[in-house]
Amino acid sequence: MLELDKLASRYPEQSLCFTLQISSGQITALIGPSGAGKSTLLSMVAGFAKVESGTLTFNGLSLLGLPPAERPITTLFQDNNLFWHMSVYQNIAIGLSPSLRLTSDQQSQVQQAAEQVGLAALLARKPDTLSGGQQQRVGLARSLARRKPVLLLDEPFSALDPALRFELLGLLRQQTDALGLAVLLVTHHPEEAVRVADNIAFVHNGGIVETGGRELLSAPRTEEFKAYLGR
Ligand SMILES: Nc1ncnc2c1ncn2[C@@H]1O[C@H](COP(=O)(O)OP(=O)(O)OP(=O)(O)O)[C@@H](O)[C@H]1O
Repeated sequence: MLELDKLASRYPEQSLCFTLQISSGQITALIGPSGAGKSTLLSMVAGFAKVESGTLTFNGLSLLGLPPAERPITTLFQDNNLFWHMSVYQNIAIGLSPSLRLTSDQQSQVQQAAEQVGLAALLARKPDTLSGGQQQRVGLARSLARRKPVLLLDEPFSALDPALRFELLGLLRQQTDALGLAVLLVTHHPEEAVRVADNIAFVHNGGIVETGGRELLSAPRTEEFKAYLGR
């Protein structure tokens, strides 16, 4: 389980403080207005944003002393950082080894991740010969190949049309179940959360104002969440 307990950060004009738990095998959707603090929450967990106070643990062990590369975490952003001069295979492999020198175990991890997202036949291609949806799959395959137990997703599929988005979200759900991942998914689309999330956390003004199951989206309790959903 990933646990944030009063995990706090501060910018000159905004303080942020989050308490949240995500069990392995579960997806929590972070929903909230622009500037609410969703990306900062992910950055604190990943180790990119400064933490002022609070605790952050995974399975009871503190992550705060660890640099980003040593945390049991993979982060996938909307801009999934594909390298255009490299093949799909290399783009996945670089998630495991920046030098691209892979052990045979790592080579099978790349192959398996490519199969999981339906890219096995495209490994020799360059990303610019792929569709937008296929490119996002490469990013997802790179994330999965790393086999880290915590996955942080910052609107990774929002540039895609609805059918592709839902297809990739289905894939995410499947892999979360199969690998027992603890997933935090930032999304601006409540319908995405309804499809795949086990839990919803509504982020507002640097904190989590409301959490609950998917039913929260049809029955928000706070005025802030109602306003965000346009009720
Ligand atoms: N590097 C920074 N320096 C100063 N203030 C920052 C910095 N990064 C973010 N902020 C402020 O912190 C608050 C939270 O920003 P954050 O990017 O986490 O929000 P968000 O919910 O992810 O927004 P969006 O949905 O637009 O991506 C905002 O008020 C933002 O202006």
